[in-house]
Amino acid sequence: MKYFVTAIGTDSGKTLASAILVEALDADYWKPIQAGRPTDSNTVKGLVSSEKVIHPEQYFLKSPMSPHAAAKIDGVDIHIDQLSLPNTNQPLIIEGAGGLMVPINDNEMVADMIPHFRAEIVLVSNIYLGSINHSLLSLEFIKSRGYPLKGIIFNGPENLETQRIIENYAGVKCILHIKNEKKITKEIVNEYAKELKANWNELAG
Ligand SMILES: Nc1ncnc2c1ncn2[C@@H]1O[C@H](COP(=O)(O)OP(=O)(O)OP(=O)(O)O)[C@@H](O)[C@H]1O
Ligand SMILES: C[C@H](N)[C@H](N)CCCCCC(=O)O
Ligand SMILES: [Mg+2]
Repeated sequence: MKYFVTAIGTDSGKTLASAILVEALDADYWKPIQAGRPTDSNTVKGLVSSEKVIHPEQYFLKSPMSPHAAAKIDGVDIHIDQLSLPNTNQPLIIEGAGGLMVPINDNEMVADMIPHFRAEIVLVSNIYLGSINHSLLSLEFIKSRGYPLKGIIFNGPENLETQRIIENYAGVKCILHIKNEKKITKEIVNEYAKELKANWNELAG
């Protein structure tokens, strides 16, 4: 199975959520397009057990910007039909860049990778005042495109009413809630991975 980790915006916790998913599902990790350093692949590598496979990025862009702008600066043309999945027999966690409508070029956006990879979405919704709107817009977009949504991961201070209204609208359950942690470590990732694994198995019935 392939899971595409996207979020309601950038800096939402996709890389952290991806590391947790890699541990929970015994999956490989792949970031097809990386813009700027530190790379998410290196961050994930530092957070998961050593045997986990991190596939190299297909595109590394130097500037920490929207991929379409970073690609323009580097003189690189990125097209979704040229993105090719790494070879693996394990489940694969694919991390996007920013949110769903982040452009890759003048005609294609991050969301277009989802049907190209035939992946199911895991949406990271970080909690802040304004996140209901950003989450519901993302979910409305996912619904309008008919993309499969596996579940939502909430990230940040618990807000039960915010979570309830988003889950209610999405028609899918929260598969994990990540609290604000003082420091992100392997141990923390491992703890959340156990919790996610239990929820995931429950979801599968
Ligand atoms: N629950 C949390 N507790 C503490 N720090 C967090 C938490 N979630 C995310 N962070 C920190 O916030 C920053 C942004 O998170 P992260 O890199 O996972 O975002 P992202 O959605 O992957 O961003 P990008 O769009 O650049 O890929 C990182 O420094 C990360 O360690
Ligand atoms: C560089 C950054 N960390 C992300 N990888 C890319 C975020 C693009 C956001 C574009 C936008 O929504 O304005
Ligand atoms: Mg990231």
